[in-house]
Amino acid sequence: MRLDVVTIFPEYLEPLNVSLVGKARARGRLDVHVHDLREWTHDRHNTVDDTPYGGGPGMVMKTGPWGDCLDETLADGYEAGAHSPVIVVPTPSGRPFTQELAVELSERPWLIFTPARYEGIDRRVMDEYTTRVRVIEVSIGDYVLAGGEAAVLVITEAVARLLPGVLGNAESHRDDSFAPGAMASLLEGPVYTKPPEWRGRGIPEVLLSGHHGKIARWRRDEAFRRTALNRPDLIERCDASGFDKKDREMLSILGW
Ligand SMILES: N#Cc1c(-c2ccc3ccn(Cc4ccccn4)c3c2)n[nH]c1N
Repeated sequence: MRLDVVTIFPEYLEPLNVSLVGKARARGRLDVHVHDLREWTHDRHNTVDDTPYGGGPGMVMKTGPWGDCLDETLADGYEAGAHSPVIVVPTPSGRPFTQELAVELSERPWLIFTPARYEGIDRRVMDEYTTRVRVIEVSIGDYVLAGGEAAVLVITEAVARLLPGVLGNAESHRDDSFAPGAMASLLEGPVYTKPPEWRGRGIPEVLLSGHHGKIARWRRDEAFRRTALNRPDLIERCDASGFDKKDREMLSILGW
């Protein structure tokens, strides 16, 4: 997968050099190109913004630098053999970023992220590129950030961990919370490791039993318990046809 990121804060994307994403790059699973938008300005102040038509607070990012940068980014990617790009626009008014969308994006060969600042990018930019490539506007949550770079880090990590050969245990993302399936939207239950006792606190006996069936049941029950507590809306979304008798007993105990 090729990733391009266009930003006025290239240093914000330094975390793409470390940990899981950094390893994916080192293994050749990800080819990341970060572009400083100001390199496509022509005035001595490297201006990327201007006042909004119609008035109002804040500034709007100008068409010129974005158009010149995206044209060049697309040309470079095609020249390098990439194809079928998707422009991903982080914005508070975008569609929610979900695990389902992460899976969809992980199957694409080329993503171009356009994290903006100020009040966003002049609408004509994405109107222009929508005629040429797929453009999706995505929000990482119901809160307001100062720009889109943090969203790029979040989306990139969620996508990169789904790429073949990136996670150590190929199966581990299949058990993710929110991964497709009957337990699609249950949250993870509690986890424990050595030492067996810490400040007078032990480990649930079942986890020391070596009985894999009982351990799996306990983990499922704890997932139901945590989901009912923190995200009851997700219980409603589960495919109940995949629940067994003990699931229904647990849900009844939890008040479902
Ligand atoms: N993804 C995502 C986001 C953002 C986000 C993303 C990009 C930009 C570019 C500018 N701003 C500031 C801003 C504030 C208010 C109205 C418009 N724009 C961004 C905010 N906020 N919250 C999310 N979940």
